[in-house]
Amino acid sequence: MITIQETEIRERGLLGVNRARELGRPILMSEVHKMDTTNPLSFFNAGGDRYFGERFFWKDPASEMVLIGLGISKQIQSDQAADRFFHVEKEWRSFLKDSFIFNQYKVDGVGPLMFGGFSFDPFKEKTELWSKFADSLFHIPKFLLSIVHGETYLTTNIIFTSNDDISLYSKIMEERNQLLLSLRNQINLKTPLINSKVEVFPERWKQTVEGVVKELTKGPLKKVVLARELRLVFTSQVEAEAVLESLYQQQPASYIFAFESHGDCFIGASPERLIKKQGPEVYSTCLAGSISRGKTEEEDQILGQTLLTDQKNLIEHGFVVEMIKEALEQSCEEVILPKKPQLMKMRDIQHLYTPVIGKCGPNTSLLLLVEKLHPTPALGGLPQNLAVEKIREVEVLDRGLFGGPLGWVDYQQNGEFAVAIRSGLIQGKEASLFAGCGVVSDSKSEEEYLETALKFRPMLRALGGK
Ligand SMILES: C=C(O[C@H]1C=CC=C(C(=O)O)[C@@H]1O)C(=O)O
Ligand SMILES: [Mg+2]
Repeated sequence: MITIQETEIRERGLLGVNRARELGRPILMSEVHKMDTTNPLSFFNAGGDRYFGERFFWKDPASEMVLIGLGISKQIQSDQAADRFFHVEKEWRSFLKDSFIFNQYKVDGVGPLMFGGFSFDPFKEKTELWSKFADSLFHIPKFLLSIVHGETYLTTNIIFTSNDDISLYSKIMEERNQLLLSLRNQINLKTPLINSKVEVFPERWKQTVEGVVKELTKGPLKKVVLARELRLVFTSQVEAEAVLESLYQQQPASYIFAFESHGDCFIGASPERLIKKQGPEVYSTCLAGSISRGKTEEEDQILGQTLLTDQKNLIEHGFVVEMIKEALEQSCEEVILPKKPQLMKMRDIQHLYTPVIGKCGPNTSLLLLVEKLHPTPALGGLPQNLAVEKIREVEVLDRGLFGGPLGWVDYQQNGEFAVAIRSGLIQGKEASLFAGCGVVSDSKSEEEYLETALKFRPMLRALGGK
């Protein structure tokens, strides 16, 4: 429970109401309180009744930043394809204008923050699959729990309109107290049994890979990432809580995310950072080139060494390094990266990995960097435009948010985006899982098919499948 003096309740209510009336538009009031340690999953679960469909969850691989949002105090959304990054940024900044922010803590990820993402390709024809998510969709939560370097903060966001009176403030305080009283560790979280599991047109997908390989040998295309879908039907409704809990336990070294919209939930455990911005420093990741994990330590090492020296995978990886380096050099004074890739070992798969650090000017916009990078050749291809056009033309899958940038931006304009892979879309009793792979001129369709099968595994396991 957070206790607030009666006079303060009146004062803050008055402040919000007066400014909203004065300016004739909605005004944000945001306040941050330090909290005792709280289990992040229990916070997400506590929102299950009242905020179902309006929750998000985020954890970075180092667990330095865990964010859980409940309720929607404001939504930024658009299906406008052109300039979408710019428009979201503009709306975010204008929403923050003239707001009251009571935050004495100088840490990223607390206070007003928007969470959400961008679809992979807003120009791709839409299907029913992603009808619950706009091409650009961000939520500013009502309540945000931030666990930053082990310290826990609760942000409460209130929107005052000119029609509100000062009782709005006390109503939200009451709602917050009820929420805090309802925190509990849910027990017996279980996913229902899988009734059917269908790969969507696997033979056709392999043929598409073969067709693209032929084109790659002729140029100018050098790489195209092709993705496919696995559709699952369960015996009863799949609860996001249960899947999240499994991903949290099973994939500690990944970004764990869940994003609800109108009853559907986009969820996953991605190893891939697109970009993180912390003041003038930016961090990105080149991740491409894959091989399975070994059954024994020895076999695992041999597989890792094979990957580090495999020409096809090195080329596939090199395209990503080339593009990310170039994109960041356009906005940063300095870009630092190692000459050779390292290995990133996840539970089911190992990748070639090159970390990138950049130093930018103080006013560099995070969303502008996202725009410059997305899609990197780890999800699109090279050259970027031609590859995305090719995907639009030949891929059966409606990727929606899969492979897009997903993450958060705080009111100081710091934040982080992951590439939303190793993910799935939960829709009641059904779920779609997505996986892609980088196709280069040396690719073999059967091998790429098996690589995508490996990439389904994290989500499949979390959903109780094999
Ligand atoms: C497109 C995916 O992975 C990308 C990231 C790492 C390795 C990749 C690869 O080796 O093909 C992909 O570029 C996916 O997981 O769906
Ligand atoms: Mg690959």
